[in-house]
Amino acid sequence: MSELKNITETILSNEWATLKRIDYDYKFENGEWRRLSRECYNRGNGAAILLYNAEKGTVILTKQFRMPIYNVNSEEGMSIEVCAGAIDNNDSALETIIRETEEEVGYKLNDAKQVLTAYTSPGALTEKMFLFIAEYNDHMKITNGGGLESENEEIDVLELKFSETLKMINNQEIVDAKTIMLLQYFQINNVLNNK
Ligand SMILES: Nc1nc2c(ncn2[C@@H]2O[C@H](COP(=O)(O)OP(=O)(O)O[C@H]3O[C@H](CO)[C@@H](O)[C@H](O)[C@@H]3O)[C@@H](O)[C@H]2O)c(=O)[nH]1
Ligand SMILES: [Mg+2]
Repeated sequence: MSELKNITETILSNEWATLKRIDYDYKFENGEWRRLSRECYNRGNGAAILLYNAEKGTVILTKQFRMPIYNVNSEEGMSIEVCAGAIDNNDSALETIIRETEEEVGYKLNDAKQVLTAYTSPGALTEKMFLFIAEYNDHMKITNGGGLESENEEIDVLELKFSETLKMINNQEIVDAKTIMLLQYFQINNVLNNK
């Protein structure tokens, strides 16, 4: 671990989430100390899930408008992603993903398996993401999903062939990192073929 001292934190924005500037003295390997500054955006941690049906060879994804993407590339504003949500203070990652699965895609889960953990953008975000997988079937579908109207969510639910989603990564229709990670986890571990 590098040596650090004189760490100060300045809150630059504290609305929906917190953006801080952190100034600190950092000791380089050659022994030189330099004062550095980094901005860190904290909106908590997140959980995401890839739902799959081994018999049908399908997975459930979502499609929704994402302002941060639209802001830099208006043609990519609609984002195809695994079901995901922010983890509230007192909830576990598993509780979060079971709740989000019902809210966003309408399936009732009892359990899910955590397979990966990833910092999503360590240079800028504090966010750690817990990535899950679970099987779904038509009997578990209890609502249409779509997200919470009270949170102004408008989420399309997509049921796609797994093989189709791999093509969508290659042609850049799917460009969300957590979604690519989970789909490639399935590919590497042969999750759908081994069932
Ligand atoms: N007013 C306001 N509302 C916001 C803001 N940011 C998010 N929200 C609201 O909070 C909801 C959050 O929905 P979740 O389903 O909990 O989170 P998410 O947006 O899907 O994010 C998930 O994926 C992200 C990465 O792609 C993760 O960053 C995040 O942790 C989570 O896993 C959004 O639908 C929106 O209504 C904001 O800046 N202002
Ligand atoms: Mg969400």
